[in-house]
Amino acid sequence: MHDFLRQLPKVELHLHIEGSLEPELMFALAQRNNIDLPYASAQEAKEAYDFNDLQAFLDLYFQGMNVLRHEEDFYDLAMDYFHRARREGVVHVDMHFDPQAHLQRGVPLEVVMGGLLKAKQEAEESMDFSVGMIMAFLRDRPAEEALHVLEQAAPYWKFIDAIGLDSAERDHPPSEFKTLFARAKEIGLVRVAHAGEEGPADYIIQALDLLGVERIDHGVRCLENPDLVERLRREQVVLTVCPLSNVCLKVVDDLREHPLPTLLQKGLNVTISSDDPAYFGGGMLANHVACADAFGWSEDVFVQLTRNAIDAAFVSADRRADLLARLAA
Ligand code: HPA
Ligand SMILES: [Zn+2]
Repeated sequence: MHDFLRQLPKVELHLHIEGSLEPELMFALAQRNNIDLPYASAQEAKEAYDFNDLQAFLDLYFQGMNVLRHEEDFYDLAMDYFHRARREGVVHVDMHFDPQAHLQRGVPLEVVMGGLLKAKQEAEESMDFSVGMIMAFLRDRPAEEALHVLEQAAPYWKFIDAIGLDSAERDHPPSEFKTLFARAKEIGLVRVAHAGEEGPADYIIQALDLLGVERIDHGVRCLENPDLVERLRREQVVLTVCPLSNVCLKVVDDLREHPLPTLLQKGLNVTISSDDPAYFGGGMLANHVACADAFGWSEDVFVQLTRNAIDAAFVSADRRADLLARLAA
């Protein structure tokens, strides 16, 4: 099963590139940029990654990305993840990035976009790897700021596939971001949002009805509302579920109690992603292997989940056809 899962042409729809910053690279960038870290070693950093909830993780996530200062740092960050993902058999990623988290530290948008887009171009030219770009907005910061950043990003709109909504979910309902998402629609961008990770099922409904999202990131708490589950099934809304993330952030106590099998059994359009692989115990392969161990799924289940992801990925029609052909082979 392990070999099968490694060879499966996996497609990751939910990945925060800043959450792919491995402690080793964090140390290398800290040294290059003359920044003090609150850890003595990469090992000590890993040991500090022990979270009780989303906010505890976010505190370390925002602290970790402080080593990202220059264009080449963002390039190195993305290339490091692309190489690792490729070795695990990942062939495409839709990558979230958090411009506000960098702008607020004084790192210009041009630096972030320059580094990430250079890495994307290089990976697509030389690595049999494709990359979708999701500009994410921090829901625990003011909606006006998000709108301002979206306008500021006008020179990059043509390079962006979608906007997303992430960071602390509790008490930050999608309804606050109606204007932002309406503007993104006007620009011609697809919309996705984190909802129903720590927040209630109602936030999933808001994301669909008020923000017009095409995919729900996480969405596992939909099961608290049977009408919503029926709607997600009928409309085949894609859920980007992140099993190891949910365990690490205590959304569930144990992977064996994860609602993934129930979501599948209810006919929902489920996909599997790693979310923040450097913080949550591994990337796409680790998530797939953990699901195989916890749920005893057959190869057919993983093929279906991968087909769901290929169908929903931000790729060209040619690339999608190529990935589907490879899946069938
Ligand atoms: O899992 C997450 N949830 C919300 N915001 C995030 N930002 C990075 N990872 C996450
Ligand atoms: Zn996420």
